[in-house]
Order: sequence, then C-alpha cells, then structure tokens
Amino acid sequence: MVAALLDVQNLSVIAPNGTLLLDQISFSLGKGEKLGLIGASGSGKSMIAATLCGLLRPPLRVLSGKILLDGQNILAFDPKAWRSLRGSSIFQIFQSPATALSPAVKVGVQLKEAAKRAGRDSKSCLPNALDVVQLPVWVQDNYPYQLSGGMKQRVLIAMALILRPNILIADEPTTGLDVLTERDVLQALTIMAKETGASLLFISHDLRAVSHVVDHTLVLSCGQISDALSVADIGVSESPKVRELAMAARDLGLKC
Ligand SMILES: Nc1ncnc2c1ncn2[C@@H]1O[C@H](COP(=O)(O)OP(=O)(O)OP(=O)(O)O)[C@@H](O)[C@H]1O
Repeated sequence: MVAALLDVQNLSVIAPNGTLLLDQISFSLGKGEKLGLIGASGSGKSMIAATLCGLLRPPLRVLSGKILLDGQNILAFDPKAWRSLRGSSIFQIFQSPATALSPAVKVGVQLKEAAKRAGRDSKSCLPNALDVVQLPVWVQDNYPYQLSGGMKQRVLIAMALILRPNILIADEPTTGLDVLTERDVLQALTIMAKETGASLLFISHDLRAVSHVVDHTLVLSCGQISDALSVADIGVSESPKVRELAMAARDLGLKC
C-alpha cells in the first residue's frame, strides 16, 4: 500500500474554555489527490487549514493527534521548521490574498523571490506561471494593492506554480469574487495542480466551486468529520447542514 503524503490522525483543537473546535479529525491525502472540505459556516474548515499550516494561534491549542507529512509529525516542528515548510512543501491560499502578499513589494519581485527560493530560473518560470494563470506581464510592476482580488489570487497561484509545493491548501479562495473571476481562479487552481502534481485540499462552503475542482469531499460538522462523499452524493449527506447547503445550491441552479 502506498503511504499517504499527508496523514491527519485524531487531531483535536481546544479553546481555552474547554470547547473542542476540532474533534478527532482523521483523513489522508494522497499524492496528486484533490480533496474537498465542506461544511457550514463555523464547522471548523479554516481551523483545519490553519492547523495544517502551523498557523494556529494561542490561546487555541492542539489537544491531541498527529499531522504526518511524508511520515514526519509536523506538529512537533519548531517555528523555523514550520516557516521553511510553508511555501516549499505546503502552500496556502486564503480568502484574503492581500494578507499573503507583502504590501510594499512589487509583485514581480515577490515572484522572483519565490523562484530563487525554489532554486528555479525566474526568467523562464515566471512568464510561464503568469501565462498559466492568465495574468498580463505588467502585473509584475504593480504593488498588490493595485490589483483586484481575483488578480491577487492568481498571483498567489502563479507563486504556487513557481514553488511547486507538494500540497496546496486553498481556503475559500473565491469568496467575494464575481462568477467570471471565480471561474478564472478555479481554472488556474486546477491547471496548477495538474502541472505541478500537487495534492489539493480545497476548502469551501460554496458547493458550486467545490464541484468544479474536486471529486471527493469530507463533510465537517461542528468540528467533526461527519461524512466522506463524492461530489455527486453531497445531496444525500447525513449532515442536515450539508443537505441544507446542497438544497440552497440547487435553488441557485447547481446540480448536486
Ligand atoms: N480564536 C478563537 N477562539 C475561540 N473560538 C474560535 C476562535 N477562532 C475560531 N473559533 C471558533 O471555531 C469554530 C470554527 O471556526 P472556523 O473559522 O474554522 O469555521 P469555518 O468552517 O471556516 O467557517 P466559515 O465558513 O464561516 O469561514 C467556530 O465556532 C469559531 O467561532
């Protein structure tokens, strides 16, 4: 049997008042696999993303469990090891791309730094990455604040194309974007995953976006995994919250 690239085992996160925000979460992600994580607002999706990226902040803390990346428990890593892991092995794209980009550094400089970090020649990989995410070359001369939300997301996807991480975690990457921009960002994500062979954890409560990107999903409900489904089966989830999401999506014309 081939070992999973990422193996999350019985992961629990606790708040200072004793509330379990994540309760015995277990799942694995194989190389090149695309997995969705869905659930209603507040179910713990972003908490999983933050914990996987070493970005859980006190007073929240991991109560128990392991996160094995290539067999190594990354929960035992020190801050320096986490920093080197983020970007090289695990790359995250969050809802607000502005927070992930340095505001005072031009986009081109940030992409060149990514190429340097990955030991790649920016002259060849940078134009290719911009081309894949359909961004014009002039964005390199802009600061992040001069770009739209969808463009900033695509800059981050271009960065992922350059860095070639093993795992890409996309947490609500299309929230707040219009449908055309959403389509472009989702296409760029899909192409990025295909080109680099990265595994993708796609987190969203937007079932339309999820159905575009992944085939299989885990359903999160009150900090627990309540279901593992193919996208086509979301409508028959045992979770009333997810059935509610599916019904709302159907009302908007989505088949699921
Ligand atoms: N710093 C914190 N202290 C205490 N509870 C928190 C903290 N941050 C988040 N929570 C709680 O953890 C739970 C999970 O939050 P999380 O942000 O992961 O939800 P989510 O599923 O990503 O929601 P959304 O889809 O709205 O982004 C929520 O009940 C939230 O109130």
